[in-house]
Parts: sequence; C-alpha cells; structure tokens
Amino acid sequence: MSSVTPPTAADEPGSNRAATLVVLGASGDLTRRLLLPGIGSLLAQEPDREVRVIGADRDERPDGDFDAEVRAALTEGGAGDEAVERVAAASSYLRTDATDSASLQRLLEAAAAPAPGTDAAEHDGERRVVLYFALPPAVTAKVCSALLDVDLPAELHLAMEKPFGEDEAGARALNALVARLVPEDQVHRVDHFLGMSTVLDIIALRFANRMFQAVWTGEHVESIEIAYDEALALEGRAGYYDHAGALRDMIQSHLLQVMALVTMEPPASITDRDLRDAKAAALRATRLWGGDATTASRRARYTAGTIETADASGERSERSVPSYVDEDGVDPARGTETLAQVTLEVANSRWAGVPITLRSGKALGVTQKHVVLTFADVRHLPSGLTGPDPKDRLVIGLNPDTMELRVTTNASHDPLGLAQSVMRADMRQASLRPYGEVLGGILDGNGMLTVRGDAAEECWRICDEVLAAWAADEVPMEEYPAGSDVPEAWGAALR
Ligand SMILES: O=P(O)(O)OC[C@H]1O[C@@H](O)[C@H](O)[C@@H](O)[C@@H]1O
Repeated sequence: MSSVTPPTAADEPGSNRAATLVVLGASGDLTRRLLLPGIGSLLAQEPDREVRVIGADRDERPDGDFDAEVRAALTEGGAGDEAVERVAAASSYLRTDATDSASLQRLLEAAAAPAPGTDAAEHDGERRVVLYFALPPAVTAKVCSALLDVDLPAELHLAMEKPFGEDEAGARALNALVARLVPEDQVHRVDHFLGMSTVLDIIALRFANRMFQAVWTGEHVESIEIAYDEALALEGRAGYYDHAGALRDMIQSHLLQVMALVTMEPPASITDRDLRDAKAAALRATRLWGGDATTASRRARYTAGTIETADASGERSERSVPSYVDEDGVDPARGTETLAQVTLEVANSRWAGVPITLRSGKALGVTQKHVVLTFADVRHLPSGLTGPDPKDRLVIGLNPDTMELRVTTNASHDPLGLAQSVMRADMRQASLRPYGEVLGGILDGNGMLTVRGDAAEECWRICDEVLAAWAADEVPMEEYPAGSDVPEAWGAALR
C-alpha cells in the first residue's frame, strides 16, 4: 500500500520536502525498535526520500555509535543499501539536555545547518525540521517550556509520543503550552495505530462501499467491539507500564482513535482537517455506557501462568510468566491493571443505544486484535427456516491484517436449516510499518494520521471518569491466569 499522504506542490507546507528528524530521547528503546525501522520501511518504499536523522539525548556516545544504530535499524526496516548509506552518512548524534534552552538552541541550529559532508552551497536551507519527543509526558512539558526561549526554525513541526499528558487537565495544559510554540497544524500527537494498514482500510471500507455505507448505523448494528488482546506480558517495561496500565496504555492512546474512525460521520474529503474534525466530533459525543463507570468498566491483573504462542511459521512454544505483582519493577501497591474493558456510547443519532466495547490486555492466551461489528437480527425470519439465526458480523483483523464477513447461509444437507459461513480475506501485506506510515505523513508536514489537540483531550475526558472510579475502588480488580482467555463474564464478541 502506498503512503496515504496526498501529493501537493513541492514548495507548499504539507508537501514531500527534504526533512530533518530530530529525535529527543534517541538513546531510548522506542527509537531503536520502532522509529528508525519505521523510517527504514519508508525508505524501502521511497528510496530517494530526503531525510536526515539527528539523535539527541543526555548520554555521551562514542563517535559512529549512533550512525551504526541508524544503519542497522534502517536495514531492519527494509531500506536498500544505497538509501541506508545516504541517510546514515547525513545523520548525527548530539549530546543534549532537552530541558535546557541553550542546549536546545544548539541542537536546532545543527538541524537547520547543512549535513556533515554536504556542500553548503547546495544546501537549500528549506528543510522541514521535525522535533520528535520520544519522551515521557512530564519531560515533554519541561522541554516545551525550555523551547519558549529558543529561536525556532521557520517551519518546525512537533511530533509527540503517547501518552499526551497524564489526564485531561494535563493534556489541556500541554496543549496550551504547545500552542505558544507552533500552530496546531504543525503539531502531531503520535498514535501508530493510525498507520496500521487495516485501520486505514476502515476509511475505504466505510465510505467507498455502498453496501457497508448503508448499514453502518445503529439501525443495523447491534454492538461494536474493538479489542487488542496481547500475548506479550510486561517484557521488562515495568518502569513505564506500571504507571500506565492497560486503560492508559491502549484504550486512551489507541483504541479510542480506532473507535473514532469506526463511528465518525462521513467526511467530505480525506484531508487532515476534515478527518480530524469528523473524529473529534465522534469523540465529543462519546459517553460511558449508562453514564456510570462502575458498570461500564472492568479491570483485571494477571496471575502466574503459561502462555502458548506460535511464531510466523506456526511453530508453537510455551513460556511461564510470573504473577504481574511479582514482575521486576512492579509496585503492587499501585494497583495497576493489565486487562481493561470500557463500554461506551457515541450519543448521536447514528449510534445512540449501540454499546461500543473497547478492551485490551496483556499475557492473554487468545490474542484477538480486531474491530467487530455485530449486526442486528433480521426483522422477520421467514417461518419454515430452522433457526437459530447466527449473528452476522464484520470482523476487521488489526494484526494480522484480515477481514471476515460472517453471514448466515443454509446448512449443508438441510436446505431450511441455518448455519454461518465465513468469507475471509487475508489483506495484502502492508509494505510500510505503522510507524513508517505515520512518520511519512509527519515528515511531509501532513497531520492526517496524527491526533489533534482537542481529540487528545476528549480521549482523556472519557478515561478520567473510569480512572477516578478505579482509584476510589468502586470497580473490583479481577484476576486471570497468564495464558488464559479474557474472563467469560466480560462478554467478548467472539469466543
Ligand atoms: O502491536 P503493536 O503495534 O506493537 O502495538 C501494541 C503496543 O502499542 C504500544 O503503544 C503499547 O505501549 C504496547 O503496550 C503495545 O504492546
């Protein structure tokens, strides 16, 4: 699939122009594991793309160390040798205290200057500079304050990793601070789910197919489930995860964005403005189901167990996982959940009365990652057909990329009996990694696949109510053994 960024004139903002990506927090795991391989996948698709990476962090790194990391990660992402060499040769690392204005000034001057080894006369001086905050929200806020005293490059874009703020008030305060630096259309709150190939498919599926467009309403849809159940456990991320938990880590940051795409009104055009407007309106209309967090949410934590997984070739293996509270770096007193579920309603004329369940968890034995639309029963089942009539469902797989339409057909050897038939499509392999897709848009100055400030605040508004009920212990903390399925009583759409 090609990048979704629409072509624009080369000298316009929002265009495919040479860019410098300055990564704050460059020595962190995210840069090596996701950002640089994402750029690698972008270069695999567009080998001539002009991009330069400047890594910045507090630690001193030996000469050549960052370049070597860039080379390895770009290659891992699929970039060809020529592109890897070109981008790595132009990349550099600068020891930086990003909370200090003078240090940031030096960094941004380096970003605007010609790359090492480049003929200054050839330098067009018009590179777009993207400052990527691969940092926790508290540090992001400090860096933004320090930027107030820095001379910023002409067209500076800010890209900020999730979580954006730590609650609604925090997101509002951060938005206000960011607004003092650059205009909103130069701010990109990153959610890599928006670059997932089947998440992008939701747009075409909904708005380019008459047969789905017609039934995509509460008249025909009985319920919606958006789930991302993972076999991964803590994987050494306690320092981050024990403060976040499943609700903040996944539902606040990712699944609400997917829900916004599934439930938004049809935008007149697929541009960043129309898309962001439509998504924000859906989020503004979103309420907890029944208006009560104690009945609309569930939380649980894994206990010790064995998780069975299969690799790409189908080879199965087992691993034992300790109880979450016994994992290294976890503070049991914090009461962090590893499985969370919230049921919502988009209270407008399209969706009122349709429960929309968002769920995500770690260390699960059955890894359902999907959007499921369950359709209402037909108004009248002709008598003579022998029910029960199985539920019709559209299942959009989020990873791997699949699509299934489960429809009712006649049972074999029983012309009047009913059974379910599944039409399944394995979607094309996306050539871009989700981070590559999202970064491609950001480097082009296009905000279509990133989150606008008001939408980020809405996502926190929805989750804050649940977090308050959990903090007040109004919702019990349940338990599930690692490697088990989501508890039966949670009512998952598919079993
Ligand atoms: O499956 P993906 O693309 O890695 O996305 C899921 C991950 O998304 C990240 O944002 C979360 O912090 C992780 O906890 C989660 O595992």
